[in-house]
Amino acid sequence: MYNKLQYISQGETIDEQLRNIHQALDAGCKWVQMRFKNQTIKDTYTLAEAVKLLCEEYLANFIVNDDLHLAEKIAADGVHLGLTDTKIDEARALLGSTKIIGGTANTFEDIQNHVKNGCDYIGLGPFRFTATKEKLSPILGLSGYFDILQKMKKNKIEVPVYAIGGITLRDVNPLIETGIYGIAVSGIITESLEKKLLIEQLNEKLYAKVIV
Ligand SMILES: Cc1ncc(COP(=O)(O)OP(=O)(O)O)c(N)n1
Ligand SMILES: Cc1nc(C(=O)O)sc1CCOP(=O)(O)O
Ligand SMILES: [Mg+2]
Repeated sequence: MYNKLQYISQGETIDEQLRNIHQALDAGCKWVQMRFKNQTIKDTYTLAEAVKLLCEEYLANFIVNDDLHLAEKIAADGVHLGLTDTKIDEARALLGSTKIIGGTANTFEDIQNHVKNGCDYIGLGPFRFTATKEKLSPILGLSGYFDILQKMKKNKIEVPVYAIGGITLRDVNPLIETGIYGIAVSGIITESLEKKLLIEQLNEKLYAKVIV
């Protein structure tokens, strides 16, 4: 069972990224997606090497954003691919069946396509406006999630769906009610001055209905 809380890293420099990721791991995060946009290949690789070691130390999943070949080269746990990134089936052909491949979706059709191509989880968003990502797809809101998750249920499509985009603690319960599996967040964890308490609160809501 995948962890229901994904932290998507932030930071303009290697040091800032590592600080944010280390703090999130230390606070209890068990899934890190390294998202280091518009950087040199060298700096991205340097950061990835360090993040991999950190995630191994904290027994956390390490997913690389966008860069399939970096994910393979660094032997990350997987990759997250957007609608304009490498295709899911191409990534699966390169990484094989043991690696985690996530895909971004904004519509039910996006999800159908990703599942057909062998995606392991879906990042469905944006929930609301967020400045963390520059080119947002149309905002979904709660009704958007409800409609899409209903279509998935009707069509018996079962793949973990993570909500993403401007999510705060108070959004978790209403989002869970739509049928999503988990959430992917960036800003609220990066900016929090009480990361451990926040992650505990997020996980309490995310796992409230999980029967052990
Ligand atoms: C879990 C998750 N969902 C969606 C995204 C967005 O990915 P993408 O559309 O490729 O946009 P960028 O993150 O590359 O700006 C994600 N990264 N993770
Ligand atoms: C990386 C990303 N992708 C999105 C999408 O809608 O595909 S929204 C987003 C930003 C998530 O960060 P925050 O929790 O700070 O809003
Ligand atoms: Mg991308």
